[in-house]
Amino acid sequence: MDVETSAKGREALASVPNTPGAPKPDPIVVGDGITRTFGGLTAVDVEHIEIQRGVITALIGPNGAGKTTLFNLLTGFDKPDAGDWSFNGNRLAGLPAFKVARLGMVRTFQLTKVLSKLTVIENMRLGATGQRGEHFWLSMLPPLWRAQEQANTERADDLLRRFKLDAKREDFAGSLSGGQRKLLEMARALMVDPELIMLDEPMAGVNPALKQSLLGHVKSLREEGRTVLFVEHDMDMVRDISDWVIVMAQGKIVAEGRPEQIMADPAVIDAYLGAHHDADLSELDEARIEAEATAELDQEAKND
Ligand SMILES: Nc1ncnc2c1ncn2[C@@H]1O[C@H](COP(=O)(O)OP(=O)(O)OP(=O)(O)O)[C@@H](O)[C@H]1O
Repeated sequence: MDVETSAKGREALASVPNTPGAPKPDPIVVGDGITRTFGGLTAVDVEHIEIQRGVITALIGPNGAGKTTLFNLLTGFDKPDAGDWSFNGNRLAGLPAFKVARLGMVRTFQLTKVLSKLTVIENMRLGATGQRGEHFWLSMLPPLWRAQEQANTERADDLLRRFKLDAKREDFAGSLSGGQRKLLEMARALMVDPELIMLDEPMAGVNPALKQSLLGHVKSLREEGRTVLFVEHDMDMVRDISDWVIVMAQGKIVAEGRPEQIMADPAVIDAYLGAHHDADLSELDEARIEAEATAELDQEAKND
């Protein structure tokens, strides 16, 4: 993993067509026919998806588009109705999340899953074994880890310094701010030295002061040659750091491309706003708006 890998990855995307499910020159993830329904609702219906290695890909789309469900499926936190996908050529369908993590593909959560009653350093040590349920972690607390503990602690301390959380080392994770929890979750995910890190809404609940530092951390993951896939509603972040953008709506991939192209695509703007907002106002609309404005002004005048 090095800087060269990521520069090459971005260069390679220059020749990728802007079509949903477009093949990539060096995909780290390839998925086919992935569907997930909840009762009568089809949450995910992805015909084909490829994620290019060594770059930052943003997954965007309106609320309920199926982004988190797709994350859950790819990382073994949920099971699809149908579908097949691979990571580095290894088929993953059916593998539990902790095995997926050990293969080098980890994710963070929209609502962070740091364990609030454990300290920051304890949370980090737990990250070393991949991702399992909270009860599993608690059941294997001290005895089983001792052998690996020192190496893990050193790695954890390095990461805490990098994420500027070293001063919080002994604090309960529950006392951290929303942004610090996001940083802790990212740092914890790096304990297994993943090749692909998937971030679910890394900016949600993060105050403006921490946003810049979080952006810097995500960019540095790419500089190390890691692949980043993130779900985000914050369009400034998408524009600022992504090399490629995939758009989902109603479970499907509806567009893909470089950020500047995607942001200017009327189909994407429609998917978000659900309306042709750029259409000219009809005379009727104008008359209606004018009438409403006049009525409001009248009302204000009466209240004065
Ligand atoms: N466990 C579940 N049971 C029933 N319906 C679900 C479940 N999980 C997700 N859904 C539904 O599936 C659809 C896709 O949801 P999902 O959370 O994947 O969307 P999203 O694109 O991540 O949205 P957001 O941007 O709001 O996080 C939604 O209609 C949601 O209500």
